[in-house]
Amino acid sequence: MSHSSTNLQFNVQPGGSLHGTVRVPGDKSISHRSIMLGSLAEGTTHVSGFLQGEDCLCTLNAFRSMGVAIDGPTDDGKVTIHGVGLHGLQAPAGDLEMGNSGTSMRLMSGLMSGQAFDVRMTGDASLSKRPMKRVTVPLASMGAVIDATEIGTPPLLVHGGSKLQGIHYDMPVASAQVKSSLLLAGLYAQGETSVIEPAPTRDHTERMLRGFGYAVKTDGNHISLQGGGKLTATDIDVPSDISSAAFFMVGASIAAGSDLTIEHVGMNPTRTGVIDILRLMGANLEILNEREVGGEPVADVRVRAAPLKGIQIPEALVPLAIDEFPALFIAAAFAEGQTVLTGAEELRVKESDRIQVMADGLIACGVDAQPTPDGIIIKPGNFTGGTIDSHGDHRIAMSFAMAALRATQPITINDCANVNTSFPGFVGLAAGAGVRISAA
Ligand SMILES: O=C(O)C1=C[C@@H](OP(=O)(O)O)[C@@H](O)[C@H](O)C1
Ligand SMILES: C=C(OP(=O)(O)O)C(=O)O
Repeated sequence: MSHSSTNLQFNVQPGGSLHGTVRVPGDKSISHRSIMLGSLAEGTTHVSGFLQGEDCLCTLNAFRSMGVAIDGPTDDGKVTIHGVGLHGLQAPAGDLEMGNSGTSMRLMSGLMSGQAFDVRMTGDASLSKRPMKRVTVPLASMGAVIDATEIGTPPLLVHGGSKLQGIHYDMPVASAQVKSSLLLAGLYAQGETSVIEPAPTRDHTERMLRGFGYAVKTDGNHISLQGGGKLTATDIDVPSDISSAAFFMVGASIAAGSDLTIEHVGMNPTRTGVIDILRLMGANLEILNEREVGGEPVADVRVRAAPLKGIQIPEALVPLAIDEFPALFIAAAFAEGQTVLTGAEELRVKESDRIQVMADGLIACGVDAQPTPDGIIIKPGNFTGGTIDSHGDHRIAMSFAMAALRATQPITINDCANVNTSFPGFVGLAAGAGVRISAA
């Protein structure tokens, strides 16, 4: 379910700084995959730290509607999944509603291609505009039969009963969702399914498949598995989402006097581009108490305010920070000197066109932001404040909420209900740490 039509408004007064210790909700990518793999495993999977955001609840409800018994989530994020095995799903009574979630739609396209029954997957207004050919085209070459609109957007009708054949696919886009969709279809395919990534992307699917006892080979940028195996239930401790932590990293970096510790943050090296980019800009981030939790590296991140400088963002870091650019653009708006981003055209096909929507918001606040086809040029200036249209994009809304820490005027952000897709409790947590935010 998505509330994108509800015009929840954030009102953020200027000034303040961030202090204390916060723990942001569980990782969205890992939470989705815990439900998918737990449902298809043999045995009972216990998940803790599950993200109770609307996106992951769409995935959870989809598997429930296909006959998987799932207990929870409890208030503290515990979910128990009674797996039905790779061939134990049942046809759902109605459509699978994927809400705002690209991850659900794209990963499930692969999984559903291997089932014996037909499934129709729908999305909200934003998801209904997002490109699906990036998965439907390679899945079709594996033998899947998927109907989409003429331009390749949802709803998707995935036909059951296809005999899938493993393929070797040279991915044109660096996308973890495409990689994952093909690997998940590969569980049902004959022979080997292998992908080559043009650049490293988040590797949670590979790590978690291995955690469920499924052999996945990684050889540089080449990832492969053999169809016909089985998944064995396991326990999953979901770390906090570094993509949610990023708002606080930026907020504490830009707001003078801040000293904030963000606990239990997932530090998977395919996700830490935001830390590398902020450090290149001069941020003061200290990584403490590094440990491993359920196969994923985790740490506490202490952030103290520091003067930031504008940089040319290295393109190799783009896929490793793909969801953090709205927050990073705010950091750039308060840096000294211009920041230039290139090689990031993928940002134009997220929940909103994140290049254009961020540029519009920055300009509304008095900053010189120039969108380019594959990035942006941000020349920091006098960040006043103003009214922002988040276009129903959670990450735009949270980024501008943090910007108010350094603005000179209030910031009003419209269309914020979708913050609940990835970060339920954001307003309370941000207010507790020092952002002067209220929601109406
Ligand atoms: O695999 C995943 O869990 C995700 C992959 C990324 O998308 P792309 O694969 O489109 O880059 C990211 O933007 C999204 O929030 C989550
Ligand atoms: C792009 C995102 O998610 P999804 O693709 O799952 O909608 C995101 O959370 O920033």
